[in-house]
Amino acid sequence: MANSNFVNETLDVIIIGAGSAGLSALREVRKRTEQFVIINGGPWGTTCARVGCMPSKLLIEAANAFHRRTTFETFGIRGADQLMVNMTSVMQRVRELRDDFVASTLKATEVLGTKAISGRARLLNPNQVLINDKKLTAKKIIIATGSHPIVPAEWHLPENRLLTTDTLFEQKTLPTRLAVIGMGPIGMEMAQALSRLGIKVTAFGSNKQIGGLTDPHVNEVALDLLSQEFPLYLGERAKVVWEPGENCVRIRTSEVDIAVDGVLAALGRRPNIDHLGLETLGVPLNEQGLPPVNPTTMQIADLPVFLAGDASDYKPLLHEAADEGHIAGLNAVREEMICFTRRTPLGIVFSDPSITVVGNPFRSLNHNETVIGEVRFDHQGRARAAQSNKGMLRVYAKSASGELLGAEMCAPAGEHMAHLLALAIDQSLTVRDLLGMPFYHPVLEEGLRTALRKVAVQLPAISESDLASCDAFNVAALD
Ligand SMILES: Cc1cc2nc3c(=O)[nH]c(=O)nc-3n(C[C@H](O)[C@H](O)[C@H](O)COP(=O)(O)OP(=O)(O)OC[C@H]3O[C@@H](n4cnc5c(N)ncnc54)[C@H](O)[C@@H]3O)c2cc1C
Ligand SMILES: NC(=O)c1ccc[n+]([C@@H]2O[C@H](COP(=O)([O-])OP(=O)(O)OC[C@H]3O[C@@H](n4cnc5c(N)ncnc54)[C@H](O)[C@@H]3O)[C@@H](O)[C@H]2O)c1
Repeated sequence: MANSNFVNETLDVIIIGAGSAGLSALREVRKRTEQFVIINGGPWGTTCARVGCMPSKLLIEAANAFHRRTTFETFGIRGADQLMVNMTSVMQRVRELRDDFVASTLKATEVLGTKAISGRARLLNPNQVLINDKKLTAKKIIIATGSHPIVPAEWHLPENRLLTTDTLFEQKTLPTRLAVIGMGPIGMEMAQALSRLGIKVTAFGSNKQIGGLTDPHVNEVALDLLSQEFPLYLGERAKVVWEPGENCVRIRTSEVDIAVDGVLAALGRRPNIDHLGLETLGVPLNEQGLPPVNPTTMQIADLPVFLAGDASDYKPLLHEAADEGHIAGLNAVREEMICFTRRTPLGIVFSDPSITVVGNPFRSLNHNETVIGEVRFDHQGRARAAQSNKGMLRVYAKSASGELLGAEMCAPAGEHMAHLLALAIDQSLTVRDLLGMPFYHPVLEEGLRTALRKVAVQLPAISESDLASCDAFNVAALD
């Protein structure tokens, strides 16, 4: 990308970071002014497309396609034991499609000419940025610098033994024995996918709750299902030590001491704010080094500066980063700030069964005012037909009105049911509103209906002439 011609003018907007948040801000800024630049410090093409959402889902799809063979015998299909993975080809496909996704994101900045600047920006004050030894001045600045994987300094592993999602998808082949450390969304997704592709995965997590779940009942089911696929050691920080004599990495906890060939660090991500000059803004920074941000405007305190995407650490998810870029981009080119209502929270981990948290998580509920309905998928008709009959879903509603509050699940097709519930929560629908709507047969959503019915029986009775009061058959084939 080009170097800037804009040294002596005052720009309307400087955007720092060309990830999903930065590109979303760019879209709004470009509609309203030509006086802008967008600066990007690392590779162009966004974290999501290059090393995040997209390549991780590509790897998961390959893993799940291969894993499906474990049900073939039950379906009456023979010969599954002859199938094998060619890891080099798997990784090649991941990169080929990934490159295609990256190319599509590059189109947004390729057309900008000198308005797209490569280099690491540093703030000098709320209106000035230092980039490639030049000072640029702007009425507004949007910071959208993303985040990076955390790797503990004390690990001291040789480069070829330590993977993060920044390097995983570049590998031509993968280690035979791999420790995945950290069981948040990234650790869970990658541990299961790599294990399903035949790598001997051992997983570790300091937290006993996995994948962002807060409901202990759903967490227990998720743990039970995952630990049938690979060993999981939770509840303490693992010690990671390079043993050159043994040519391996040793992972030690109070429970276990194992040798592996490599480690995937999935310990969380830190906002890219080091050396960014946030201290020059003159506002207090929290212990993480982050300034106060209004999530409805993305403005930092009352400054002409905005913080969006993973860098804000508000909700480090793609759709939230895109929203935050949109909000910051619009507000940066307006006199009057618009306050946006943020979306119903929705988090999906693409494990199998998928883990989702929608609306208010279990942890945030006032249990005196909440009723809960749950379903297990072990006997659910459609799930049994597909050999995907495992998992649990729990829905939460207000006991006074039946209004849906949230749900957590580890369930087949959880990603779709979570969207359905997010739409319902967004519209302030009650459990009875939902039960009055159509549920086709036989679908996995009938499992969700069972959980809703279990909430409904705890609510005050309604008229028998309302279809929402229609009861279950209590027969696997029909519910
Ligand atoms: C493995 C993985 C899987 C994921 N899966 C999902 C998923 O399935 N669903 C989902 O919703 N989310 C997922 N996420 C999260 C999602 O990818 C992020 O929330 C999103 O990409 C963040 O976008 P961003 O614009 O904030 O940051 P980025 O896309 O990282 O953009 C920030 C840009 O700023 C640049 N930059 C940094 N510092 C400077 C500087 N000083 N000067 C100039 N430029 C700078 C960086 O080089 C980068 O290009 C996943 C993340 C990972 C890592
Ligand atoms: N499907 C998705 O939507 C998706 C997928 C991947 C990532 N993401 C986003 O990316 C963000 C980062 O994901 P993540 O999973 O890396 O982070 P995370 O912070 O969600 O989870 C990290 C986990 O590592 C554990 N941990 C930390 N230090 C440890 C140590 N020394 N030893 C063992 N365990 C340790 C933590 O207890 C935590 O459970 C998520 O918050 C999510 O928003 C989303």
